[in-house]
Amino acid sequence: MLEQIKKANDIKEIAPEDYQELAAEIRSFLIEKISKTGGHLASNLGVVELTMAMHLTFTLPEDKIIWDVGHQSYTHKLLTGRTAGFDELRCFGGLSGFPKPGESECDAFGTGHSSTSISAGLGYVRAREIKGEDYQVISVIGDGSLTGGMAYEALNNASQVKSNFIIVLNDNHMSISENVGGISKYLNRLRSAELYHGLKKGVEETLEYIPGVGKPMIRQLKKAKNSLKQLVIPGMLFEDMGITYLGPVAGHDVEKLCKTFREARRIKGPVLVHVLTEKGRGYEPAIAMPDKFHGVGPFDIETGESLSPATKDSYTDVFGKVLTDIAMKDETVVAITAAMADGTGLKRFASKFPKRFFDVGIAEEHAVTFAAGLACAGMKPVFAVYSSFLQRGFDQLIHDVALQKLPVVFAVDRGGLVGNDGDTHQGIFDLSYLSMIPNMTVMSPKHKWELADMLRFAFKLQGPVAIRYPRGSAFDAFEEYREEIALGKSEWIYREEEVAIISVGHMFSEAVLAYKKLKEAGRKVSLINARFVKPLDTQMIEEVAKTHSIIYTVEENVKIGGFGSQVADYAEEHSLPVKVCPFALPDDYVEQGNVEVLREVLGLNGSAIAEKIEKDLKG
Ligand SMILES: Cc1ncc(C[n+]2csc(CCOP(=O)(O)OP(=O)(O)O)c2C)c(N)n1
Ligand SMILES: CC(=O)[C@@H](O)[C@H](O)COP(=O)(O)O
Ligand SMILES: [Mg+2]
Repeated sequence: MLEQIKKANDIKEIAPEDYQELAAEIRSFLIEKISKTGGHLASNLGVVELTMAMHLTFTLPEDKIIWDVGHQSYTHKLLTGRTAGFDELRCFGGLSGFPKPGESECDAFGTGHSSTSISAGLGYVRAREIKGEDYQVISVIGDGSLTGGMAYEALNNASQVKSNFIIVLNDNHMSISENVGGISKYLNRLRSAELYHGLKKGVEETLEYIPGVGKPMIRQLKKAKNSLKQLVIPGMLFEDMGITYLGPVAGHDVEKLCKTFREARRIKGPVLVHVLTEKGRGYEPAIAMPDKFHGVGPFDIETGESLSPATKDSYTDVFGKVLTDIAMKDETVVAITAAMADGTGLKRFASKFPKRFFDVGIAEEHAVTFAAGLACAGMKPVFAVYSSFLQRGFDQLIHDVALQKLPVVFAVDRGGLVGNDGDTHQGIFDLSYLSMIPNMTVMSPKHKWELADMLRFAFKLQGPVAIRYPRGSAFDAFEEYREEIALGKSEWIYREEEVAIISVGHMFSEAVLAYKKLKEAGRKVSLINARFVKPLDTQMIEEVAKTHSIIYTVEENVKIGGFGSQVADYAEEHSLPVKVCPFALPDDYVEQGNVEVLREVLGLNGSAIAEKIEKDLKG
């Protein structure tokens, strides 16, 4: 049946009695394809019927469906003519795992980061009003994404709208891990309709304690049950804001969903449709472990076991283990995650020190300022966060942490290229945006032992500090190079003359490859591990300039504002007799693909670096 759907709106030719079968076909297709390519399985399995119902009710591309995060947009891709692309899902040059307007006119808004859908949808609504156009706008946000601050700013703003704006709340009571916080609790109560029953029970229990009066009053209240019920209409929070609430609706019943959407479409003003879905639906391992199957690599369909080669220690693991060790000896150490406990390696810390662990939801801005408050009150907070998500907390870094010189440790994971998630998730701006902030210290380790040493060092500093490291296996050669960390001091690995290569963090492994190739070609090369991007080791730069004619810097960060640019600026400002050539990323976004492939394409691997240096030297 899926074969009959070749383009947007073809689903409307499917008979209602076949909806269930189509949903089953879509699920089998997704499980089979994702088991080979990897991808966001559990979230996609949960929204099959919801997506079908939206595509049955609305007309694409005229109507605009805006997905929050967009990791759940696979069925939408299938229903808009992109079935063939799934063999290359998330591969270099292949189908994106997120909505991309450049990929299809049915993708109304590009996403990857959370909690943007209501703002973007509202933008469409206001533009439609001004231009006098006539189309439907539907923003689809998950319960996890509804923990993000932007969503509330947008809801607050949306409540003023007089024309139709549909917000679909896809509630599967999961973020990547268990969802957290007050809104999540509120949704739970709506879901189980406990709001009404719970309040009634609470009132009864309280009244019972009033001698002589309580019991008759309960009898009276029971008679007035209906009016009491009206006091606690589900969705009152949204209704009070001026947003019509419809639901909760069973999210795996296509016809019921279509009926609700038809109703929602008729309402003037903003309307929130609360849809209940099951994350991982249709695949037992994903239902049992929705967090593990949120984002997966290739796996065995029968068992659900991963087929990815076993990884060595990742930087994330090392961070988690060393942090736990540090926290054993220091009770003031506390850890914060913005809904990424597993991804940032904080699970171990959380189970050892539950009272010192805080999952704040998808709320990076809040997390940074929350850490600032903790630091003011004498704690030693570490915020473990993905590089691209910390972009959300930029003002908070400057205004709340660094300006006050507060001792907050930022464990910046997924620094550099992350691979298959693509442009939205590459951590390639952090060295620039962190090192431009006064009072910040910015470090990056060359191998797993150095990450441990840097983390211990960071907790001793009296100001804000970021340690930046990448996704995946940690480099575990050069163990003997563990000179004690000193503020703003780099590390000489090989000292010669002619050419100096200074590498930042994990690019050390590529720099070593380049070094070896150049040595084989008979060149005299020095190799230096920068360790600090800020403060810059100006003494080392001066020293290198005396004995080398050219410095090559190597970093997985955009060139603008990066380490190499800073070294070049310093050399120029001080008229040093040395040329500085940065190997860095261009002023552009980097698409999806395997990291090795991307480095090759970008000329940022050992071979490409050696080749370019050799070419320069030959003139
Ligand atoms: C700003 C930002 N922080 C963190 C993430 C990582 N992230 C991706 S999906 C997700 C959970 C979203 O939960 P929900 O919206 O309920 O969707 P579900 O996966 O349950 O379908 C998180 C934390 C992100 N994409 N963007
Ligand atoms: C959609 C999203 O933002 C996350 O699920 C992200 O894909 C996780 O990335 P890692 O696989 O690097 O943890
Ligand atoms: Mg969810």
